[in-house]
Amino acid sequence: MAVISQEAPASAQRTLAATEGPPALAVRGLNKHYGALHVTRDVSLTLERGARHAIIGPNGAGKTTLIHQISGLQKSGSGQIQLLGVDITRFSPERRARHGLARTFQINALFTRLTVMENIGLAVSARHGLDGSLGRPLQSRAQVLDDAAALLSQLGLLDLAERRVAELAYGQRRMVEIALALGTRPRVLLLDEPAAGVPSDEGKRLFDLLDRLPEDVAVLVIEHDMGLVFRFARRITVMVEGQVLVEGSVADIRADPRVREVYLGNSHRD
Ligand SMILES: Nc1ncnc2c1ncn2[C@@H]1O[C@H](COP(=O)(O)OP(=O)(O)OP(=O)(O)O)[C@@H](O)[C@H]1O
Repeated sequence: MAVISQEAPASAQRTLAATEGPPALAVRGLNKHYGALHVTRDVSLTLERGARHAIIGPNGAGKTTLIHQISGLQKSGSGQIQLLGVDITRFSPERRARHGLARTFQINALFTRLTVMENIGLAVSARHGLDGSLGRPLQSRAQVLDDAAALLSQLGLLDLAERRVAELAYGQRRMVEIALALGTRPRVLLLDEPAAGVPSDEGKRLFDLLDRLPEDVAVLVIEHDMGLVFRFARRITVMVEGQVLVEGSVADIRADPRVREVYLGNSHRD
């Protein structure tokens, strides 16, 4: 349940990423209907390069639908999506991914009988245009392993490299999913409740990991746990009933009476 706490954001001192050129992601006037249900209503959202952005809002506000629209899993009724200045509104999910958009996969996207290194190697292979066949040059295979090891090291997951995914704790799997998404070297990473079902200390580790991602990766995360949101985000968008209620800095959102109103009666506290 959502809690508005007063914990200081860990990202407060972080240097701003370069913001030259078009934003990492620009969403303009997105709409989605499911039958008579108008689920996202004229939603606009901008992620600067290197953004650490969270979407919050009550259940059913349309947050997941918005992520599906951005990643291309759901078609939009109207509106436009630009990725680094390229109009991707009509691109397939795969083409969006090739242009630098990644989202975390569901847990069953991991090959549980393979090791962490093998899983990440597959994602890196895809980026290199390799298909996993035995005919590929040894040099390319070495490059894939080097890149996969570098990624795991960067994320502090190298200790898990030789462990089979099936042996990992749930929170560790969620971190491997993030590593998998990063294997394609995205410029925008979308995450839908990455810490859901993860014990609280592992959830904090996971968000610290997101916090440490390279500054050229913009991160958009849906999260219900306000403690995690406030640790991580520089900007927050609040969605209610399919619409953007307000967007602002952590301080803005904490102070906004409309946001307090939304959470009042849940587990709001001063
Ligand atoms: N495929 C679908 N068909 C019909 N209605 C849907 C579909 N997917 C979502 N909805 C409805 O759209 C609304 C928004 O759902 P969505 O999952 O986007 O909200 P959310 O903000 O992510 O909620 P939560 O925080 O509970 O995950 C809800 O009323 C939901 O029941």
